Amino acid sequence: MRKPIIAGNWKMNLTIKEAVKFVEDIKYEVSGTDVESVICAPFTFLKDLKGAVEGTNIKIAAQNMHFQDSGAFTGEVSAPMLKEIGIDYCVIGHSERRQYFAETDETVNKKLKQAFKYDIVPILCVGETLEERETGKTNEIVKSQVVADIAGLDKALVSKLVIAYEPIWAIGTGKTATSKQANEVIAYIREVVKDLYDDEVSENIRIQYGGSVKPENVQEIMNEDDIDGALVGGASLKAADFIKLVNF
Ligand SMILES: O=C[C@H](O)COP(=O)(O)O
Repeated sequence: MRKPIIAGNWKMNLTIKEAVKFVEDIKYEVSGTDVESVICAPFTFLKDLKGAVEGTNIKIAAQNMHFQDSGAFTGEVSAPMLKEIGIDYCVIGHSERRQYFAETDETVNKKLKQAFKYDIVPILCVGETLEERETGKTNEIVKSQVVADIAGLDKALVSKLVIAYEPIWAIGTGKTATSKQANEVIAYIREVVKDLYDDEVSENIRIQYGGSVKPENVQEIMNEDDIDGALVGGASLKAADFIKLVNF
């Protein structure tokens, strides 16, 4: 049985003060469920947020990390630095990183390996553009991303991985893939994982949907068999909405 996982990806929003208040506002409201709550926050918030969630079951994630332990990489943050403050998860390969910061499947693959080396669970993002969907290439694109991104990872690690299927055309646009469309692609990703590994891994791996998820549509999305959670951007910025998302 896969534990549902709702992750709020704050992107480059809020302040430390607002972030800590957010945790204060949600902590009792999200703790009574069997849903895992994750907050993906900017680097400068992480230490304060780790303190704020102490004693709760809320997990804190970074939104990116470098694939080397240390070195001359100005402006970057490493996995051991994140581990030093007890970070549990890290978003890797978000489409905004791929689009604006030239991330490739090759760097994403290195980052996944690096995260697992430090016992940080990656939330791997994959998804197609509108043009790719309209030309019927969704499965092909998503498969090529998944295959390249998890190459060389052994089955024990892939079982722990979280994948977020985020069609790029549905991110921040208000256009949600229908729950059926999302489930079809997510079921297909599960098949890809099964072909690469085995039934057990494909049954264990958690796969989220992301793209304009909000309190009004989360339940319909979560009702789908293959969807194990949501990676939520805009609608995760208000505590009241996040509480509704986790208690879908
Ligand atoms: O990481 C989250 C996704 O990019 C979705 O963002 P959104 O919920 O604002 O569409």
